Amino acid sequence: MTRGFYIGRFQPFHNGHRAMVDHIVDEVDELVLGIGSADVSHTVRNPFTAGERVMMVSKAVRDVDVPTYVVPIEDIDRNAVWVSHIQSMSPSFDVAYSNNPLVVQLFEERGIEVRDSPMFDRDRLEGSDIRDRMLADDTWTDRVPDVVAEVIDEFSGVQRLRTIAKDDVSERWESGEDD
Ligand SMILES: Nc1ncnc2c1ncn2[C@@H]1O[C@H](COP(=O)(O)OP(=O)(O)OP(=O)(O)O)[C@@H](O)[C@H]1O
Ligand SMILES: NC(=O)c1ccc[n+]([C@@H]2O[C@H](COP(=O)(O)O)[C@@H](O)[C@H]2O)c1
Repeated sequence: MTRGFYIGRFQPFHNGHRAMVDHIVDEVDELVLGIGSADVSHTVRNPFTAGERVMMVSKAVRDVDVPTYVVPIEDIDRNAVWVSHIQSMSPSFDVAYSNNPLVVQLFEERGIEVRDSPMFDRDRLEGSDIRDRMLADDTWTDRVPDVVAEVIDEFSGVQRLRTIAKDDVSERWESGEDD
């Protein structure tokens, strides 16, 4: 029995992430999906909460035919213990999947096998580009699973992103200008 682990911020979960899930489930018996930066929301780079992303991801993989668990993982200040932090929050796993160089390095230093995956249609399928399209009122819903667009609509996620970006609310808060 092999259980895989795949972490991302999923802001939002898009068709490239789904393609990576499809690639992974050919190789594993069970899959854990980590919602990274679970403690971060309401910024232009990370507009959606952990709970909102749990809904997006859970619905987007519900037809996958291996058992799949969605686990929020908060960031911590010390990279050296980040993998232990994940292990304390997640079902145990045998292999991690990532295309993120820091993530690969941290897992490998802890002796965990890491497999990468091809980038799928990366010109179109990139979170930052999809968020830019939401801001510009450009077409974006064809780049995410239908259920993800529905979830984002349910909590008025695009409206939130525009408000945050327009007023730069998160940046002013982070820089202390609102204190
Ligand atoms: N189109 C894609 N095909 C395959 N893997 C992808 C694709 N886009 C992102 N990934 C991988 O999925 C993981 C999580 O990515 P992440 O949530 O940061 O998405 P992203 O599209 O890179 O978003 P952002 O632009 O917001 O950083 C990373 O390992 C990343 O390399
Ligand atoms: N020290 C830490 O908290 C630490 C280290 C490396 C990656 N991460 C997180 O892992 C996730 C990696 O996903 P991305 O590939 O989407 O960047 C992000 O949420 C990132 O913040 C956290």
